[in-house]
Amino acid sequence: MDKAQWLDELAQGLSDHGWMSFDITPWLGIELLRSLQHEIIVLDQNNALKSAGIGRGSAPVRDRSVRRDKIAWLQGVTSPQLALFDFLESLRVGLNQRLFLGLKHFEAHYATYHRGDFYKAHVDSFQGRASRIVSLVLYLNDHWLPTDGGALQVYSRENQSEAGGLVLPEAGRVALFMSEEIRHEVLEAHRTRYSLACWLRQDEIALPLSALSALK
Ligand SMILES: O=C(O)CCC(=O)C(=O)O
Ligand SMILES: [Fe+2]
Repeated sequence: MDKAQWLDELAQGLSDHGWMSFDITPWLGIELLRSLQHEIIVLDQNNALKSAGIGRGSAPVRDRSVRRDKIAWLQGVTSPQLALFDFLESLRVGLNQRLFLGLKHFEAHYATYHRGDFYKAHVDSFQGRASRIVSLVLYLNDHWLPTDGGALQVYSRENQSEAGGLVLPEAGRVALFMSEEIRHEVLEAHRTRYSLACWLRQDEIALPLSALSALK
């Protein structure tokens, strides 16, 4: 299969079911996967990931009953991040060509869920702001077992309370889904769980309100 055919499959999966899961290793390459894995482990060891908020703007709410992951936004400064950004750009263009989503850019963050951490069921777009259109989560863990917890529970597009599938966060596995349509949840992890979450967006990144008032 060449990359165009692969992109056809992704577009088909997104329009038929709203989500899909697959192994991205053949497209990303094992070396890039290992480099990204290495980056997040080092960031975690250096306490460089911070508690994630809910919503965006000047004061994202940090509610530990909803989500407990720690995150670090990718700045695209290291060579693995640049290589990943190249890949995400080709995905953005490929999906636009096939699904006419008007995706303008992407953002990505590393996330660590330590033992006991979870993210309750949610959709990925902020209320009143249709900005995140496609979500892609890349997992970075070796030898993940079902008993390690931490699976991504995906709910069905047609019935948001019906389970649609379970994705184990094994290195190279990806969950790809429509940000607004697919409800999903990270089940409690029983060991440290590394991942990289990306969003393809229609808008430009909005400035926080406080920054806008400074522009007046
Ligand atoms: O890590 C995952 O499997 C999903 C994370 C997630 O839902 C999010 O960051 O919005
Ligand atoms: Fe999410």
